[in-house]
Amino acid sequence: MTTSTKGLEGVVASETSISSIIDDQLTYVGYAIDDLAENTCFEEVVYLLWNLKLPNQKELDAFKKEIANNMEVPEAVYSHLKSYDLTKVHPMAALRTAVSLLGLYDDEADVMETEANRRKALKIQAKIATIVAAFSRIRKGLEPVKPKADLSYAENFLYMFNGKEANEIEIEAIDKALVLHADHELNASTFTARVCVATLSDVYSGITSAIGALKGPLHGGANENVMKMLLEIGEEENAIPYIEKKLGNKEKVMGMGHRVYRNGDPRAKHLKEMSRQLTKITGQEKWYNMSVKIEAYVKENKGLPANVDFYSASVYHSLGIDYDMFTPIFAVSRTSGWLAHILEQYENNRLIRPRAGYIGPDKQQYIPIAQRG
Ligand SMILES: CC(=O)SCCNC(=O)CCNC(=O)[C@H](O)C(C)(C)COP(=O)(O)OP(=O)(O)OC[C@H]1O[C@@H](n2cnc3c(N)ncnc32)[C@H](O)[C@@H]1OP(=O)(O)O
Ligand SMILES: O=C([O-])CC(=O)C(=O)O
Repeated sequence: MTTSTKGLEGVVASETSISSIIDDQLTYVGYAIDDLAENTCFEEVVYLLWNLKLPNQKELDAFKKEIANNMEVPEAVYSHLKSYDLTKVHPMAALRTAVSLLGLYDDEADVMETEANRRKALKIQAKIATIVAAFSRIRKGLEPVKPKADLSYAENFLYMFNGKEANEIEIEAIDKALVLHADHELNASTFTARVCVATLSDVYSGITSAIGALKGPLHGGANENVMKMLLEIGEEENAIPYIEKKLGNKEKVMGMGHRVYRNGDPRAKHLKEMSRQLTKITGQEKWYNMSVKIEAYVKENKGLPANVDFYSASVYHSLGIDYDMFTPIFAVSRTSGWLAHILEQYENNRLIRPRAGYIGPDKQQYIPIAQRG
């Protein structure tokens, strides 16, 4: 057997038509992320990822309506979230369980026909925003807010999250963040989803496993840790000494570095600009200024660029969102990519089952338990 590549670096493990990273440029179905970030809304991108073509206005309107009409979740999801102490669990753990629970209330959960899988995709995408918003409210002792059928996805999410309709700046920021996080080739959580459903397991299982993979701090969980770090640094003048010490201790700076991008993550500049604008509006420019200093220092001293998680932290913080909700928001967006990859995997499936190079002891003599010391 050939030797393994640690972390499968550089290994092409699947083919996809959904998104690509070539020469540090990200595209969704061949459209540059910069164009999509500047011009599209989230539903347009979801349509693109699931249909491999952009919708016309009529198709987009119908799709938006269909999503909004499917956002309500079964009462059992609210009762479940109210049944345990949400202040003691990570929101990603609660989300993982709630999405799994959702599958128990879907009669089609195990129907594997293409149309049934597409209907499930729509239901999951629609409902995941409702679950995240409900979690955030219930743990604060607030009643969850039901979605409104006439709002866009970003509007509805903020409305259910805050209990009031959001302003234009907030909607634009969340919509753009959702577009930027929607898909990213064969990242760890998408790979997890594909491995899961390649056994011909169901869509809910695929999304539940993907949420588990996104939760980790080396992946989606980094955004929460970036904000924790900024809060710990506290003031701009502490930033560089703090980072020097961290690097000196061989600790990682969250939100920096990437397995694929070498010269920079093309999504980061959009979030950076949003962070600049939003922190100005809130009068909390220090989060942006601090982030800029850290980015420059880590780039110069370690050659590592900022990734998508770095500036999203100060963007979400400026919108008044608790830092442990950052990764669930990432999940709300990335669900669209996971679902696209799940549908693609089903279309041309083969079990994903690589090999492991065995490095354990060999030719061991079995000793009956009574004779073991
Ligand atoms: C949405 C996303 O998932 S984007 C990524 C989010 N994750 C983070 O921001 C966490 C911080 N970054 C990292 O841990 C890494 O850069 C990853 C996980 C993103 C990519 O990791 P890999 O390609 O596996 O690189 P790996 O972890 O092997 O690091 C290679 C070297 O760079 C160093 N390095 C990588 N990232 C960082 C970092 N953020 N801070 C400090 N050093 C780092 C490692 O310590 C290692 O150094 P060494 O060779 O001296 O031991
Ligand atoms: O692609 C990766 O490894 C991680 C990432 O940036 C993402 O999932 O958005």
